[in-house]
Order: sequence, then structure tokens, then C-alpha cells
Amino acid sequence: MTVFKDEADISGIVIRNAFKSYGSHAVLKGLNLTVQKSTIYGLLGPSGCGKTTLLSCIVKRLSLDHGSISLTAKSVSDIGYMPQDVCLHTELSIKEIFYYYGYIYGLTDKQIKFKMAELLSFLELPNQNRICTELSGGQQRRVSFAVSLLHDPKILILDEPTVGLDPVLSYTIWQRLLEMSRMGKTIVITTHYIEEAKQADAVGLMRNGALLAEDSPSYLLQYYNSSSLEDVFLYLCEQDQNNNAGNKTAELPSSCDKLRSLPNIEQTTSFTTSRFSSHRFKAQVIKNLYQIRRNVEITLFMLFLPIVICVFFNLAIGHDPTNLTVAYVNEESYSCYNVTYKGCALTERIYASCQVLDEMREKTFNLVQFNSTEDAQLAMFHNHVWGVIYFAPNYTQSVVNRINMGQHTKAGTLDSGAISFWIDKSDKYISSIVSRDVVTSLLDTISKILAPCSSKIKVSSKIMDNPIKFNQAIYGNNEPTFQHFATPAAIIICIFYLPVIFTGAIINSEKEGGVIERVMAAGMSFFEVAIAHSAVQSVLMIFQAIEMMILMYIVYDNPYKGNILTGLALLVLVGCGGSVFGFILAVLSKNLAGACFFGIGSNFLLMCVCGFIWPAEGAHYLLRLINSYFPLTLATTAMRSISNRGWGVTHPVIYMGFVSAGLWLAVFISLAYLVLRIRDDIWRSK
Ligand SMILES: Nc1ncnc2c1ncn2[C@@H]1O[C@H](COP(=O)(O)OP(=O)(O)OP(=O)(O)O)[C@@H](O)[C@H]1O
Repeated sequence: MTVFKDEADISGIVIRNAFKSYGSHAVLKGLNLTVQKSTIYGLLGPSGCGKTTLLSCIVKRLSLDHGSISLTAKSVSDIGYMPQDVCLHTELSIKEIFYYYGYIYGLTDKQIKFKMAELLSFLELPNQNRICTELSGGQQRRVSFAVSLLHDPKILILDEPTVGLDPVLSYTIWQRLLEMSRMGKTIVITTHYIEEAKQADAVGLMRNGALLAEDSPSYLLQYYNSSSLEDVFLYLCEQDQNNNAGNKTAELPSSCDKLRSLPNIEQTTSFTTSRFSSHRFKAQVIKNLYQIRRNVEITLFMLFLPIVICVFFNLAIGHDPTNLTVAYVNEESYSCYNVTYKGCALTERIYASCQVLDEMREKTFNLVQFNSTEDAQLAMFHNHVWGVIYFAPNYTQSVVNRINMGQHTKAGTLDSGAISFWIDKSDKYISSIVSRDVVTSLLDTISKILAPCSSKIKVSSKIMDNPIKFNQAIYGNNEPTFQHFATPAAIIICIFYLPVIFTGAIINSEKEGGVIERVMAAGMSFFEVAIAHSAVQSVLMIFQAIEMMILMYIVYDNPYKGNILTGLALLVLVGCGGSVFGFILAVLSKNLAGACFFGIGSNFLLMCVCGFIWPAEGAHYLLRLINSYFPLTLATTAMRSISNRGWGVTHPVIYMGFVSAGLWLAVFISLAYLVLRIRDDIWRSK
């Protein structure tokens, strides 16, 4: 008996002339398939022949390149889909998974509870509170199967539901499927166990992206005079091979001729799923909360990471290096123990070189005495000291002569009254600090050796000072540190990249397990996934921003002169941009490693151009033309002016920071939208 009844009955699933390729690899090649309403259809074929691809097209996770698929389903909730892999959030418990999918399909708590109890007992599943990762592979597949039945769909698409199950349970499942088909469900099932498919109402034998035959198992067995479907399949494969070799059309069984004569379906069924539904949004938010509870260590990590970064930033960055070793050769006095170096240098015999060395020790230099400048320079060559200082034998007397003789001072006196200084400049920061402190030690010494003279001979101790007067700084203080410069940039970079890490990791973990693909096959939209994730991410980000503000500006007392809310608002805006950027990285990259490479690379780039390490004003002039257009540059400048200058949002520098962060957020959202529109398979894990 053939399965095909009247044409009018053939309306469960009808596929006509289906073509689908992955790049240049053609998988479906003009496939026709018909599943009658209220029947079970077994789709058989060797590994790689395109079964899963076909099912993905039926459930609308992939679109055909050509051809049409017509379904009796009116909405996605009419379809139950069990993918080949488990594709569930396995860190959740069985019960949480049931509730998640139940909410997606709009079921009430009561309906979910009732259905869950029934499915748990039918599929012999363990306690509902068991975490999925703790279940065996077979148990996980049964949970996956149960999820596809949860909302009582009209059409069931099952990709190898009986793999890994014991024969008794497989038998029970088949009985249940038969019962469901009698009650009006249309079921498509793929299986590698060909003999199991004898129980189906119809089977399609698939090879190389097309059907070799499609009919009831009994008809095929009778037609080919065989006792096993496996033999029929082998025979058809051989025939197909021969026909292909001879370029002839395969001789198909009679019922496939009927198939060819079926009316063409012009249009693929499309579902009108709303872009946003409150029950799916609720499902996604609740699932995110389940995940946060289940992955407490990740949540804590994300909350503690900013604290750790701020603490180590303040401990490590911006402080002057101390205890730097500097060599000295003092020919004025080899020992400073028994000499006088306090008093008026103009009237008493004192040793100013010893005073200079004392000043340097106070600035935490570690001074090492050498007998000759050659030895000291050798020590610097071997990286044992950062600099060498040399005092001539008549150093103090030369300084005094210089003061006394003014414009009549001889060149030789000027030379011997100057400290000779050699320095290792391989490290810019250390060498400039050593130079600065040597100069200030000398200036302090001159003040000190002239101060006692003022009462005696009316000489000002300022006579040898730099002829410039530094007044009180208008913004900042007269002792600025790198820490004050870098703190606003560090906060901006952290608040941008912390969401990148979190969003990238979460979205990738869903993508890699094929989980999100299944959820989207159940009707969830990108918009709902993004909004629900943003809701959770925003709360986390606000906590992180507040933590960093408290640590940087209260605990570590970096200057913050502006309005707290202005700073916080800028951080949240930048953080939202980071969140969407992380989302783009996650969907564009094949796996977590790819996302990490993108993330680390972009982090280094943005850190260089935003003015964290070096002022943007010091960049190459070509870069300066464009560096304001990078995502974090203007936001960093604005944050620096809010904290260090106290400017408000009406100041052009501040509102340009907000405009830049807002525009970049809009750019990232548009990019995410475009990527998801252009690539329909972006959620696929392989
Ligand atoms: N995302 C993808 N990108 C590129 N090629 C793919 C992709 N998914 C599947 N393929 C290829 O398409 C072909 C069909 O794969 P498909 O998973 O549909 O086969 P299948 O019949 O379901 O196999 P199995 O029974 O082993 O699951 C295979 O050659 C596979 O390598």
C-alpha cells in the first residue's frame, strides 16, 4: 500500500526542489519530500547526506537557496524540534530547563508543572532538580526530547532521538510517537537504525542531498522483494551510483513518480513571530538569572575583577620609583662623617657636596661610593647603578667663588663648581626621575648653604634658584602624578572591556553548544536575547562602575572635582557600547578563542590611541587627525576633564565625550543588527 492518498491530504510538510549549499559545498540538490499529516516520516541516509541541514531548513533555522517548504504550522510554537546535539543549557537543572522552554512557548506554571511530571515519568528521567551536566549522555538526550514535546506541538522534527537509548526505552518512545501520530501529530524523524524506521508510515531514503525513494516501508519491501529496508537502501545506492556513472536518471519506484506529479508549492511557509513578546523576554531573563545563580563564581569574578584591577592599578601605577642606586665619586671629601656641611658657605668652610648627597639620600636614593669615575661608569655599564655623580676637589669653593665673582667668574671655576652627571637613559621614567631629583637636591642644598648667610651678609638664599616662579596650578596640583593622568582612562577602558568579556563569554557559551540556535528555532528573537542579556548586564555594569568610582576616587583619593552623576552616566554609556561590541565579537567569531583574539587585539589598539599610556596630543600627526573618532578617545578626554577639572556636561569637551560614546553605541547596535540580518547561520556552532 502506498502512503500517498489524495493530493488534498498531502499537506503536513511539502518540500519542493530544495537546494542548499554551505559556500561552494552543495548539500541539498533539488530535494523533493512529502510528509502527510498525522503520520510518522522516517528520514534515512548515510552520515553527511544532508539530513540535519534539511531539518534545520524545515524549522527555519536555515533558509533554502532555492525551492520551497510548506508546513501546516501557523507559528513556531506549532513545531517541536529536537536537534541532533543536546543543545540545552546543561548548567541548569531539568526543572529550570522545562520552565525556560515552557515560558518561551507561553505556557503557564501549572501547564509546565503538569507536562513536566508526565514527561519525567514517561522518559524515566531522574529527579527534576538534577543538574543536566550531572546526567548521562542518554539522560541528557531524553531531556532534550522531552523539551521538544513540552508544548504539545502539531509537528515534531526529531534528529536522531533514539541514539544512545536502550532498546526498551527506544521501543517506548516509538510507541509514544505512533500514538501521537494517531492523535494528529505530524512527525519527521531521522535515525541511523534503519530497521527501527519500519514502524514509520513513510520513509525517505536520502543520498547526496536528494531522495532515492520515498514510500511506506511495506511498499518498498514488497516492491524490491526484500525482507530488510537496509537491503533496499543498499540496492538503491548501488543503482544510483551506476546511473550517475552512466549519467542516466535514477529509476525510481512508482510512488516517486507520483511525487513528481504533485503540484508545485510556490512559497515557503513563513511564520509571523512578533519581534518581542513579554513571555519570551521573561523566559530569557529568568534563564539568565538561573545561570548567574548556577555560575556564582563567574558572577563574583565579574564583580571582583574591577576591585582587583583598581587596587593593583593604584598600587603599581604612578608612584615614583624608590631606592634607585646611584654611584658617586666625591673628590671634595672622600668621607662625609667628620666634615661640616651645615652653616653659611660664604663665611665658613663647609662641604656642600656632602649636603647634596644627604639630600639625595632623603629622596630615597641608594648611594654607592666609588673611587674613580671610570669604575662608577663601568658599574653603570653593567646596569648596577642608574647614574654617576662626580664632585670636583674644590667643589664648594668654586660654588662660593661663582656667587662672589658673578660675571667675572672664570670658566675653570664654573666647571669645578658644577656637578658632573652621567645617566642611563634606557628607561625614560627612571632616568627623568633620577635627573629631576639630582637637580632638586642641588637646589635644596644651595638654599640651605646660603640661608644662614642672610643674617650675616644679606645674601638671599634664592640667588641660585631657577629664574621662574611656578604659581599654584589652576587645575590639578603642582605635583601631578601619572596616576592622576591615567585613572580616568583606566576606568573608561575597564568599563568598556568588562562587558566585552562577560557578554562575549555568555553569548559564545550559548552559541558553542548550539543552544541559542535551538532557542531561536523555538521563536526567540535576537532582539529578545539582546534585551534580556542587556538587562542583566546593565545591573552588573552599574555595580562595577560604582565599585571603581569608590575605589579610585575615595579609597585611593585620586582627584575627582566634577559631578558624580555626570561621571557615572558617561561610564554607563561607554559600558553599553562595550556590551554590544562584545556581542558583535561573539557572534562574528567562530568560538571563544576567536572572540578572545579579537578582544585582546582591539583592547591594545584602543588603549594606545585613547590617551591611556600617552597623551593623544603626542601621537603622530596622521593619527591625531583620526584618533578622536576611535570609540574611547573622546570619552577618556571627557572623563579626565570631569575628574581633574570638574567640568560639567555643558562644556564642549564633556558633551563631545557623551556624543562620541552615544554614536559608537548606535554604530555597534547597527552593526550587530546588520550582521544578524546578513548571516542567517550566524548562530550555528559549526
Ligand atoms: N555549517 C556548516 N558549514 C559547512 N558545511 C557544513 C555545515 N553544516 C554541515 N555541513 C556539511 O554539510 C553536509 C551535510 O551535513 P548534515 O549535518 O546535514 O549531514 P547529516 O546527514 O545530518 O549527517 P549525520 O547523520 O552525520 O548527522 C556535511 O558534509 C557537512 O560537513
